[in-house]
Amino acid sequence: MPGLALFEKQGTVRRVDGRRLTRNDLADTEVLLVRSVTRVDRALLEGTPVRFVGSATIGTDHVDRAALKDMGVAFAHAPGCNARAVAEYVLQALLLACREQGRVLRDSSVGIVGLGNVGSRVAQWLSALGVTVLACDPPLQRAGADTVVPLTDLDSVLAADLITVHVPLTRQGPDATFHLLDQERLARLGAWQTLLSTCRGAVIDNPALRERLAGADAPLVMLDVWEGEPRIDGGLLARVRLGSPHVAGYSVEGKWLGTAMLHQAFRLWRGESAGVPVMAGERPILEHPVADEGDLLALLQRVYRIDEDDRRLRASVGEADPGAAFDALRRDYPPRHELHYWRHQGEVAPALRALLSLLCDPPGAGSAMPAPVLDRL
Ligand SMILES: NC(=O)c1ccc[n+]([C@@H]2O[C@H](COP(=O)([O-])OP(=O)(O)OC[C@H]3O[C@@H](n4cnc5c(N)ncnc54)[C@H](O)[C@@H]3O)[C@@H](O)[C@H]2O)c1
Ligand SMILES: O=C(O)[C@H](O)[C@H](O)COP(=O)(O)O
Repeated sequence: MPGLALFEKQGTVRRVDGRRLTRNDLADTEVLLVRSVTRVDRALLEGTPVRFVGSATIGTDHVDRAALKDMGVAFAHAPGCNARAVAEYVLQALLLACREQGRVLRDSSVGIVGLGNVGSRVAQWLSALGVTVLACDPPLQRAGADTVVPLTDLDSVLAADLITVHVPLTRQGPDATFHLLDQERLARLGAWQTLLSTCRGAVIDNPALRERLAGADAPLVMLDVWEGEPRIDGGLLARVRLGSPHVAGYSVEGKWLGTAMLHQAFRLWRGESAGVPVMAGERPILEHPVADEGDLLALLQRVYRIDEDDRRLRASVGEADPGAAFDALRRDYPPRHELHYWRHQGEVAPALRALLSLLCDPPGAGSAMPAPVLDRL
């Protein structure tokens, strides 16, 4: 977990395998920091001295927040920490899909399911490019929230040329997203469409998707997240156009910010005032003129290539233990920077300038740093 040095000033930090963590490992632990692979619930914490749990992630479906509250354990996570990394992944994937389907992104429609931190950033970037964006988000719609693009219904969004999904995984209530894209909705997608998911595997019914991809007029599918991670369905991987091992948000900056936001929440929980420290450093120059969408894709691929993650994931399914290999790809992930890490230089076509400045200007320039969420008791 990059950024852990921040916590080393507060006490002794012990690292354990997040998939194998048990109650016994927590016998003398007051603060537990996790990532998405660790299930945190009553069974894990009961009888332990843990009083603060932090997850350096956007998603919280691995944490039973109600149980923690009931037990008097504070919980914090890091909304938005890696949203930029995911949005860069999505933009690259959409441009790759357009190239493959012989279309121009600017002249296409993109449907966004879930307009939170990631979805709204994707919507803002695509709008700056002149793309027609259709988005749905019933909780925001009911709340009458101000959104970057107008909201519509799920069926309209699923009729777009390209669809990208950014909802949390939830299993209860009117907005439950478990198998939101089920057999019936997948059946309505056509060969001219692209479906991309970077949120949580179980938002798409994976067995139904595998069947759909074997049928006629199958859409082009790109998946970063899978049901049953780390033991994913190799048959489904074989049928998707691009597959990666749940790394869309794995930027150096996103991981660091996640831990820094937890540190801020931890200090607030202790009654200390705290801000999120800014990751400082020289910004190396990245010379890359951008005349058209082909150049934009090439720019995104200069800093990160999804197809290399895809190649590594496909190679891993042949290993003796593909689940362990999936986890190893994530654990040993090569450092990948977000675009704003560099100082972009080079001529940019007028139609692409608004997008390039959103992509390449450092965060914080004119916008607030994200703040952690702390469940107060
Ligand atoms: N692949 C990765 O590396 C990676 C990285 C970051 C986040 N994620 C996942 O992506 C999800 C979205 O991230 P985010 O930062 O945008 O989260 P967010 O909480 O900021 O936004 C989620 C949005 O989805 C909306 N929503 C909830 N139920 C919905 C429904 N049924 N239909 C449509 N919209 C609905 C919410 O109202 C909210 O606006 C996270 O919950 C996390 O699981 C994955
Ligand atoms: O929700 C999130 O923030 C992401 O899914 C996160 O990047 C997942 O990475 P992990 O916590 O499994 O390392």
